Amino acid sequence: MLRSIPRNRILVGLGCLLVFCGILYIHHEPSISSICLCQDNGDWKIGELKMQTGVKYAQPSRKIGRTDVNSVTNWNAPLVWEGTFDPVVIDAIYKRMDPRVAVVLFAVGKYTRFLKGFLESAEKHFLVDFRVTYYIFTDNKGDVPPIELGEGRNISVITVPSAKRWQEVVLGRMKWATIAIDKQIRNEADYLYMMDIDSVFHNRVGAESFSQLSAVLHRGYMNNKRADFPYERRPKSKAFIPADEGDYYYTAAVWCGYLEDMYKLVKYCYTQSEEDAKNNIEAVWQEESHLNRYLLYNKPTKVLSAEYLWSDYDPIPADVRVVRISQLIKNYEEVRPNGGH
Ligand SMILES: CC(=O)N[C@H]1[C@@H](OP(=O)(O)OP(=O)(O)OC[C@H]2O[C@@H](n3ccc(=O)[nH]c3=O)[C@H](O)[C@@H]2O)O[C@H](CO)[C@H](O)[C@@H]1O
Ligand SMILES: [Mn+2]
Repeated sequence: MLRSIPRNRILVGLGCLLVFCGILYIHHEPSISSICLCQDNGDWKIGELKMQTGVKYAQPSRKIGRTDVNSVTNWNAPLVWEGTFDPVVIDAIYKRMDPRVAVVLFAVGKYTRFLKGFLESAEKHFLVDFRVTYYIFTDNKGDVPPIELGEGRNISVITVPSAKRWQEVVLGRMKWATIAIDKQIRNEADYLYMMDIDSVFHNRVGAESFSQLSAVLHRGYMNNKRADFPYERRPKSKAFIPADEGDYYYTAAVWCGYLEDMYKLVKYCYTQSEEDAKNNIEAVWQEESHLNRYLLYNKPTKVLSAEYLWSDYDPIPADVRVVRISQLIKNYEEVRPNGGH
């Protein structure tokens, strides 16, 4: 058949087809870029709380809830405890939003030993079915263990220098995370967690932790008077808080929020600690002190109870019904480059 059509006709036909495809492509391009626009960096917000029809869950009550703990702050933000949310409802709402979650983890020096336990337990309990990338900052790539990850979950390894003092590592987290967000993470994530590596997940940590900026009550000080919080008390430090101020004492071992809000706070801790260094002072609990000052004057939009970071050192009180993450017992002398506390 083809042979009976003159060659020049075929060529003209092919030419027309190419031009037509070209026009289609050009015409199509704006709609491709408009799809990308909705995923623009820093744009992800919790937004509308939509849920599909047919989800079965217990009816929420106007009267029955936790009475043994406070579940709302005095700036009207949720204070999250077991029993203040229904995981079925939370998941039905938030899985539709499908944010790209980044977790910043440091494992420098001997702390690489904690990676396996942390990551394996996170795969069982942390934002199951969500898209999660663990960013592992380490001075020893070779010690990052192979871990079986769920679908949509990744590990990205970032090299950082070794340190002679543990204080250098904990503060350095703010510097290296600032740089990595600028260079890489901002293009890959909508939501960010900063976490200590020396812990293990025991129960669900899910989308109930999502908000613009969420912080966790430090288990060790949740019953203290504000004057006894271990805030930085020396006015010379940028992290200074006077004795008669304060809401809660938050841990720096778990905090999370929208990518850009977290970036602002991580960078704040970094630049404030640099200022301190210029003035020959280091805040009493390093980045945790700067974090606490920031959160006193820029209230978190959600407070997570100490369920979100307990410790194997401490007995569990009755009002902590679920331990979600627990810090491991560790030999500070042995694991840190310059020994103890
Ligand atoms: C529960 C809690 O409130 N934890 C905080 C507390 O101490 P912690 O005693 O929990 O501090 P830590 O020894 O776990 O150090 C914090 C984190 O830094 C990393 N790391 C540290 C040292 C090192 O040599 N290599 C390394 O990778 C690692 O991810 C570790 O989990 O105080 C620290 C600052 O003083 C941080 O504010 C921690 O978040
Ligand atoms: Mn720790």
